[in-house]
Formats: sequence, C-alpha cells, structure tokens
Amino acid sequence: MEQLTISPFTRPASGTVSLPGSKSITNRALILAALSRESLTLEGALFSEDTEIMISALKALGFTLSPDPAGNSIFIVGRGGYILGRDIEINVGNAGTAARFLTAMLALKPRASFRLDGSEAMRKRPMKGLLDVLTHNGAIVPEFSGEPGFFPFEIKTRGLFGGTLSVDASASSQILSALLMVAPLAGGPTTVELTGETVSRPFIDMTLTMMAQFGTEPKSVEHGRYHFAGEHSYYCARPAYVIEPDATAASYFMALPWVTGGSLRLQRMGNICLQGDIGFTEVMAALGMDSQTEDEDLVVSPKSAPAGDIPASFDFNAISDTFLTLAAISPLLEKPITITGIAHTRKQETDRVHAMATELRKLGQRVAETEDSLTITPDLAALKAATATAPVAIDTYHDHRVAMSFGILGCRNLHGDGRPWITINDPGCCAKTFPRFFEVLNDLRPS
Ligand SMILES: O=C(O)C1=C[C@@H](OP(=O)(O)O)[C@@H](O)[C@H](O)C1
Ligand SMILES: C=C(OP(=O)(O)O)C(=O)O
Repeated sequence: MEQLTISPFTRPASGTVSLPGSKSITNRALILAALSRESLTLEGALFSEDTEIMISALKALGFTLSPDPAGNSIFIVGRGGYILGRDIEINVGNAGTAARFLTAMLALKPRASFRLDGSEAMRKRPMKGLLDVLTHNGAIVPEFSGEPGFFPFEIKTRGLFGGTLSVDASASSQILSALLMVAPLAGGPTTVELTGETVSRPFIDMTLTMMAQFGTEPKSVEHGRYHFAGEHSYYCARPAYVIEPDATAASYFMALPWVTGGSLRLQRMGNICLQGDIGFTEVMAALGMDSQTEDEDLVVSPKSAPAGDIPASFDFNAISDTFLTLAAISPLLEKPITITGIAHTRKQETDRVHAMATELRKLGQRVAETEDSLTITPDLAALKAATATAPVAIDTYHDHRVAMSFGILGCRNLHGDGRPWITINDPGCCAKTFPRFFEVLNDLRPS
C-alpha cells in the first residue's frame, strides 16, 4: 500500500489556494443538464472519481458529453432526460450522489432494464428509502443479488408516474434530492413528501436552488411537501453554468493556518451561495480564526485578538462532511470538545465516527464515542509521546476525508524540529473528490 509521510511546516503557511469545483454542484449540474432540453457548458467543474463516474454513466445512457479536464469544463447535450438503450450496466463506485441521482433518473424510462453496482463500501450504503418509494410508485421493479435494499441490483423500469411519493430520507438527504430533481418529469402532478426528518439539510436547499437555476421549481412547498405540476422538462436558457469551488475541500485550508500559523487566500471562496459547508468558517471562528472576503476570495488567518472560550459542543448535522476536519485537529485544542449530529456518517465512505475515534486513539487521545457523537479530550503530551520515535500510520478506510483531515494535522511542527510524525496510508483515496490535494498542500509550504 502506498503511504505518504507528512512533513510538518516549519514556517507559517502562506499562499493562494485554487480549490477544485464542488462535487455536489458538478454532479447535480450534470443530472439537471441531462434532464434539460438544451446544450450547456459547465465551467469550473470538478474532475475526480465521483464526477468521472457520473460522466461515464451519462455517456453509457447515450448522452453526449465532452469533458475538458484541462479547462475544467464539460459540454453536455441535454435530451430532456431521454435515455438511449434498454439494457445498461452502471457502476457507481463509491459516489453517493451518482448512486442516488442516477437511480432516480433511470426510473423515468419506461420498459428498460438496468443493472447497478458499486464499490464494496457502496454495497452497504443506504438506498432503501429511494428504492422503496420508486417501487411503491410502480416506477421500478427491483431484483437484489445480495441483501434487499442494497447494491447490487437490477431494476426493470416502468417510468415515473405522478402522485404522492412518500420518502424516508432519514439516512441520506441525497435520497430526497434525487427524487426532487426527477419529480418535474413524472407523468403527472407529483408531490414529494418526507415521512420524517432528513440529515444534511443545506444540500436540499442546494438542490432546490439549482433546479430553479435550471428553470424548474415546485409549484408550492408546505411542511416538507413539494408539489410539482407534472409533464415538465428543465430549460437552461443559458450557454454556460459556473460551478462554485468546493466548500468542503476548503475546510482543510481554513484549518491549516490554525495548525501552522500564517494566512491563506482561498480563491473564489468569498461569495459561496449554494454550499452549506461554507458554515465551517463559523467553527473556525470559534477556534480563533478570522475570515475576510477580499474581492471574490476568502482570506483566512488567526484573529489578532485572543480567542474567547471555545464552545464545548458543535452540532455538525447540517455540515457533517466537515466534522472530520475539526475532529482531526482537536488534539491541538486545550479543552475537550463534543461533536454531535453525525450518526448518519457511520454509513458513508466508512463508519466515519468510528474511524476518527480509532485513529485519534492511536495518537494517544481520549475519545468517547456514542451513536451520534464523539467527545475528544485533547492531550498534547500524549500526542508527543505517541509520535516521539516514529510517525504514526493513519489508516484511511478508503475515505478521502480521513486522509485529508489527518494530512492537515500532520502539518503542525509538533516536535519543534520539523520531524515528521504522521504517515497517511493510501493517500490516493483523496481522488474521490480532490485528486491533487497533497500537491496543493505541499505548495503552501514556504521554502
Ligand atoms: O447531496 C449531496 O451532494 C451531498 C449530501 C450529503 O450526503 P448525506 O445527505 O448522505 O449526508 C454529503 O455528505 C455528501 O457529501 C454530498
Ligand atoms: C459523504 C461524501 O460523499 P458521497 O457523495 O459519496 O455521499 C463525502 O464526500 O464526504
């Protein structure tokens, strides 16, 4: 297995970070463009495993896409969602967005058959809420090769009829986002209603805002019920759609100057409109970091005034992809913190709550784990002792965010002599959303 030993920063971080495009926006824009009746160029798109999976799947479904990785753009010809072919195999890898959004889109096609599978981790991730509602609607007839409700499966599709789609999206907001995006193309008036709560709320707002940007909105919304008139398509009466840089990826560089000192300019992060994860700036503000918008950029640096008391508890339910960033740097805090609202992340790339607890314990930290929370009691002396003789190898569990967040922690000059103390196992897993992460990180090291 490949390993990367992190060299600590012996001087404060400085420089400008150009972040890749947002994964969530790129994969939504690809679906919405395919569902629209026009051609469109996506600018500032992300090129990574998760978006390559979406691009390949749409190509397999007969859509014309011309990706230009060097120019970060993708030209796509929409066909009102019309899928060519009736017997197609798709592998969604470990891309949650592709898994949920594509499955819902396939259900629109009458009289076809699709075989879907994903990575080993994806075979354990929640799909049941989505498959159940599509089955009850008569849109699909699923057949499972393994455990019912999970990949791999085959779906015979009948087309999405109108009516009421009651959905359980408690395990993943992507299930609700998927249904919302396809509901306007159902055969008749459609109501999407949530049977309970959902997690990661800002991603639902992202979906609804992007649907509106592509020309289609619910006719009305009331108490978690979204009404659509039916028989619509998306219209994107513009030649280009510009994708925001990825706010979750930015969380690592909001944390870096806290770990190393210094100041960073995050390009085009100054006016993020669609991504709730920009709220991580508030977490870092509580830790004593300042973020100022300058032109379109965000400049992050330690506050000049001393930080007040850090809150004892942070609720990450709305921005859970960023909880790993805070958890990884928590050994450098002065007081214990509790991170709550993260039970659903146990069913993501890996069991993230358990993975973070396990790796922090390897670093000598005291960690208490509940179903929905982590309490980390920082211990700097134990951190130094655990890493005194050789770097500790952090296991990453095929989870890009475990790799990237501990990569940031390893930048602290912990032993004062520039000696490396953290090794990241399988650093290549960051290719899911940020293939060049460790190169970008290295470029911020003053020479
Ligand atoms: O809709 C989206 O683009 C996402 C929603 C969230 O998933 P869950 O709703 O499963 O938490 C988030 O964790 C994921 O990275 C992206
Ligand atoms: C949870 C994540 O991804 P996915 O889109 O596969 O759910 C993530 O990127 O942190």
